[in-house]
Formats: sequence, structure tokens, C-alpha cells
Amino acid sequence: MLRSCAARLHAVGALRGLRGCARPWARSSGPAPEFFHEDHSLPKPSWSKDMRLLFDQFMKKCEDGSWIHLPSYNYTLFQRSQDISAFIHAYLPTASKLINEEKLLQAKIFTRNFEDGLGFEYVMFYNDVEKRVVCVFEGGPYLQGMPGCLHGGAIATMIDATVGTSAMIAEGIVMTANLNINFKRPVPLCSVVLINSQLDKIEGRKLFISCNVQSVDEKTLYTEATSLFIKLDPEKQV
Ligand SMILES: CCCCCCCCCC(=O)SCCNC(=O)CCNC(=O)[C@H](O)C(C)(C)COP(=O)(O)OP(=O)(O)OC[C@H]1O[C@@H](n2cnc3c(N)ncnc32)[C@H](O)[C@@H]1OP(=O)(O)O
Repeated sequence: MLRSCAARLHAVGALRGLRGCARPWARSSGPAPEFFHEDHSLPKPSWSKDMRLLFDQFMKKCEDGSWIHLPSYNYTLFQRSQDISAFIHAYLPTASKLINEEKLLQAKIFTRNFEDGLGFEYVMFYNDVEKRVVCVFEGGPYLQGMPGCLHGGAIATMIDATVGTSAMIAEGIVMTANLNINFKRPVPLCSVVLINSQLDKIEGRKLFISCNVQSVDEKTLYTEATSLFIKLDPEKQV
């Protein structure tokens, strides 16, 4: 029970600004104002029947604590502009020289800025025992690549977000170093798919996470991927 609670806090913390974890980059230690208004991972009228059904099935699995529903917001990981700025200076000093700090105030999560039902609709769940993150994803009409099909970049984005979430839950502040994707079948636009990720191993600062994208009935394997994430080291000048 303790383990599952810790995992829940860690998971939510990872997605909501690592609250409660050490924040070596933060200049201010006062309470952070809440500005995460809406949890975008909750059902919306635009969701298809399949999406809603899978959401309900996973929420049911959450009742015994084996799975955890991960909330999702459209703002970036950090709650205060000074936290974002301090984070970048601490972890990404090279990039920080090129970043316009005023524009940072407008920063939002890439996948959460389409109108409901038109872009990325998704919800993620985490199983701590199995070290799995599952994402239920419906790619809307604005994500078209080939006619009638989901754009490969949109699939890659959601794979990165899913394996990235798994890496963040495990190790906190990480970046994608390598993402290797095999597109095996086209994903029909506006269909619901399951993105299954599995944390395979951690070696020092390296996290190896594999992933596949399947149809809801699990009969079609659309995509397979492997990834490498690196835990950021504030002592290193990346
Ligand atoms: C919706 C919610 C969203 C939540 C999740 C979002 C996830 C999104 C995540 C991203 O998309 S991040 C954006 C894309 N990624 C980047 O921009 C990263 C750019 N690359 C870097 O900044 C650096 O290369 C990196 C921080 C990844 C690593 O630099 P370091 O200097 O810290 O690592 P270093 O070079 O010392 O390598 C550490 C180990 O990793 C290995 N390594 C690093 N990059 C590798 C690579 N590409 N392939 C294979 N191995 C690699 C390296 O060989 C070494 O292995 P050993 O320890 O065994 O010697």
C-alpha cells in the first residue's frame, strides 16, 4: 500500500512539477500558486464510444490500486515562471542562452493545445508493479498524414509522451536520447489505439523503454518502438 501510494505521488508529482521532490533548480521555496485548471485526461463529449469504454475499463482497474490514472494538463511541467527559468539554467545552460524568457510564459504542452476532438485526445494509466504506462489515444482529424491515416509524427509524438511519462515516473528529470520506431501498419485517422510501454531496464542514468501501438481489439500491431532516456545530471553542461 505504501509502495503504491508513493508511486502515485511520484507519478503525479512528475507530471505536475515534481512537487514534493527535491527541486535543486528552484530559487523560491514558497507555496506554488495553482494554475493547472483542467485535467484534459478526463472524458469529454468529443470522445468516441471506444475511448470512453476503455477509460471506464481502466478506471475500474484503478479501484484496487493496481493501476493509477495519470492526470494531464496543458501547461508545462513547472508551475512558476521562475521555476521554469531556474530549471533551464540548472539543467540546460547551453540552451538557456537561446531561450526568450518572455515567450516561456506562453509555453504550453504541445499535445494539449488543439480544440477538443481535433488533435491529440489521450489518457494514461500507470501500473507500478509491472512498470507499465498505457496510453489510450485517439488521433483527431487535424493529425492526418496520408489521406485517412494518422501522421507518423503524431504517432511518434504520442509514443515519446508515453515512454517519456514512464521514464519520468521512474527517474524524474529525463530527456529522450533515442527513439527508434517501426511503422508496421497505417493507423486509421480518428480510431482509438492503445500505446503500451514497458520499462525494460535502468543502467545508471540510462532508461530503456519499449513500446507498441495496437488496435483496441489487439488484432492489429500498428507500431513498435524502443527508446533510450537519460536522467539529466545538473553537474553536466548539456
Ligand atoms: C505529455 C507529457 C509529456 C511528458 C513526457 C514528455 C517526453 C518528451 C521528452 C522529449 O521529447 S525530450 C526532447 C528531445 N530530446 C532532446 O532534445 C535531447 C537532446 N540530447 C541531449 O540533451 C543529450 O544528448 C542528453 C541529455 C540526452 C544526454 O547527454 P548527457 O551529456 O547527459 O549524456 P552522456 O553523453 O554523458 O551519455 C550518458 C550515457 O548515455 C549514452 N547515450 C547518450 N545519448 C545516447 C544515444 N543517443 N544513443 C545511445 N546512447 C546514448 C552515452 O553513451 C552514455 O553511456 P555510458 O554511460 O554507458 O557511457
